[in-house]
Amino acid sequence: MVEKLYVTYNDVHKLCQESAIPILSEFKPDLMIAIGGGGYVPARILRSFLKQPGSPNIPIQAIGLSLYEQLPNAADQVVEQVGHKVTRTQWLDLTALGSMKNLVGKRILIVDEVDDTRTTLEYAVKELQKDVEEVRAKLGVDEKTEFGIFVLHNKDKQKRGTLPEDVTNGRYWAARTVGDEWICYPWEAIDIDEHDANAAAALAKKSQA
Ligand SMILES: O=P(O)(O)OC[C@H]1O[C@H](OP(=O)(O)OP(=O)(O)O)[C@H](O)[C@@H]1O
Ligand SMILES: Nc1nc2[nH]cnc2c(=O)[nH]1
Repeated sequence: MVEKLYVTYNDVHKLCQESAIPILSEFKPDLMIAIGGGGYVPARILRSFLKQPGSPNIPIQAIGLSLYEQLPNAADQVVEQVGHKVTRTQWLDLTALGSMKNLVGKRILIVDEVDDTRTTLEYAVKELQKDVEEVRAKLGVDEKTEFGIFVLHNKDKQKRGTLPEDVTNGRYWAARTVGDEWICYPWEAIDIDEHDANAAAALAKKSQA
């Protein structure tokens, strides 16, 4: 059976808080692009910790990508299974002038909650790089855009997707590296009290071990 790791809202908050320190000192993003749905909450929390006195909040743009499908299993329970194709459910509006300019010559932090097989992040980086090239050609500007990645959890496993080396070597922040377990995030919980109780029970078990 796949082990489950229960993560509470407070855990998410604290993971963002501690990750903001290296992200600020090593990258200082101009813009975040949150991959929905799981990247939205971490991006919003992180924004508070990236805010510098006297500077405006870092803007958050959203893209919607979906790889995991909810499928009924033999026992008729709904389980999440990895799909084979990344589906775009939402993308940047490149016709908006402000959003176009935001992409060129900027440091862009892509935010998601989990790097599992890396398929989603590979897709996001490749497609965003294409967009940047398109916008750069259109605007006739030559400034370089740098992408960084922040995830709450990176699973230490064989990845299906790959990321550019300049991202993995220096612009990739995972608050926690975990095994190949299924992570249960609080925003997916139907019963948040039960979810928190599961998280507390796992913590108690760990401290007794
Ligand atoms: O590394 P990967 O194997 O690509 O998996 C990671 C992706 O899976 C989840 O998305 P999901 O498709 O479940 O959509 P959701 O965020 O809307 O739940 C998660 O939010 C990541 O985007
Ligand atoms: N909730 C959740 N979504 C995922 N998508 C890919 N891996 C995971 C995981 O471990 N937990």
